[in-house]
Amino acid sequence: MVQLPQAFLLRMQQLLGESFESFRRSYEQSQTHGLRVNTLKIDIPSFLQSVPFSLESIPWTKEGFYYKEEDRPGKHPFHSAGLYYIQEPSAMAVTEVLDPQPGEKILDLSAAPGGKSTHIATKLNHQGLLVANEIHPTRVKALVENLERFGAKNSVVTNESPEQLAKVFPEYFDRILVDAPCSGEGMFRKNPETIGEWSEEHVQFCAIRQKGILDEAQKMLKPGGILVYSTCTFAPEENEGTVAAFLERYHQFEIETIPNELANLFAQGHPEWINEKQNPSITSTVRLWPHLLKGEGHFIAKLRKKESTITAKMKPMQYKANSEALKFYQSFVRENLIQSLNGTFHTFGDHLYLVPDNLPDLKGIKIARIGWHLGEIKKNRFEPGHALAMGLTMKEVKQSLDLDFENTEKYLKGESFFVDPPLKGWILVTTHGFPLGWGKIANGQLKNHYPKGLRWKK
Ligand SMILES: C[S@@+](CC[C@H](N)C(=O)[O-])C[C@H]1O[C@@H](n2cnc3c(N)ncnc32)[C@H](O)[C@@H]1O
Repeated sequence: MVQLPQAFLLRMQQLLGESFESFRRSYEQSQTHGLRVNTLKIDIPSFLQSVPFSLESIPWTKEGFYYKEEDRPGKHPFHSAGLYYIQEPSAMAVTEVLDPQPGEKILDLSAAPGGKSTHIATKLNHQGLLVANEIHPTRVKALVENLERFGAKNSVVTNESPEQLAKVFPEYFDRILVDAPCSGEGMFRKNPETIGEWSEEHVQFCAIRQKGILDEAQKMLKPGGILVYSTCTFAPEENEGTVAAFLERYHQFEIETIPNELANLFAQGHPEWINEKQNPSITSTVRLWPHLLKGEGHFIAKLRKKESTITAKMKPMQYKANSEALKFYQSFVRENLIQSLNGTFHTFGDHLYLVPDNLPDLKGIKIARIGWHLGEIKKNRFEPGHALAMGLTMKEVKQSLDLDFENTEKYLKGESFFVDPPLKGWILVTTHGFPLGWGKIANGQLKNHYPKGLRWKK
């Protein structure tokens, strides 16, 4: 059993009273494991038929399943093919509450490594826009990789502070998720190393930081839009407290009731824990407790913006695509794809992208990815990017090669190998029909183009 800080246990005892013992005992159990199916690539019945794992449905997410630790789905080629995301089960509830609709513009403001962003991308089903932002430059890399692995073509990944982002997206989004940095009390079973970072001062520090993030987030939401605030901690200061203080600062917002079929699966928020008598609507926020359901724990609040809070003036983006780059790309398309890809093309240096429409001018914003990265012009040729492979299907390319188990492992480890059929040139490499990446065949040998940073250890 994990050793919990005494001060944390005391706080929880005061809050939970009679149910404290059952909460404390939940730490004697091992953590729960979940995966979420990428319905952009496979439907759920086909997924269940294809995988060798023993899965059990997660009640609040139809794409979500508990798996057994010994299944090790992170080590399966289907993970590399982007068929699922490994995600703590209670975290899956957040996107369900956000409820993104195809065609909407969604912001995930603190998004790395991309658990909620990949979930949002599946709900958008390639229609609309996801802006996934992460403030930390190293963490943003995993966010890009996960969205690319998922084949999420309509997403823009930025590496900014909420303040900077708010300057270019005034009242722009239909829905915003603030999955806030928090004291992580709900992560103690999953990542016991975080226990040492816990202190009452850290809880207070997190609450102040959350206030600043929400102040910026609200500027980017359209009137009528939805703001979801979530944490993976139990501390009332960071949950009901942060939400109540936000509602006091912004009367243009109100708490939105979460539909019963979802809310009934969870516990209610506690206005009395923050002495909040004026705002009984805080009971419409939800808490996921490790002693009441199979998950590590979360807090979720859904808010609606009733009226505008700022004067919105947005400068539209000027799209530009270098004609030389397009020429090389089109010649690649003629040789390798069944038909050309539709959309708005944009070049950044030697890189070509298909980008979502109606973006604002992103001048001054650090962009890690803008839309679907198609590839790069190298020595007067178009070299297809890994993201292109991950967003295509076998039916869209002229040549593909489905690898057996042995060659799949070799490919994912970055090895080159000889192939039987007399193929030549760019090949979409697949496992069970699902793209893993590119290879280029010359003289019967497949040159491996699986990105170095993603390769399995030999
Ligand atoms: C709970 S994690 C996000 C998890 C992510 N939503 C997911 O589902 O995979 C919170 C994130 O907030 C980021 N963060 C830290 N300080 C921040 C700030 N001042 N503004 C915005 N994000 C911040 C952290 O780097 C971290 O990646």
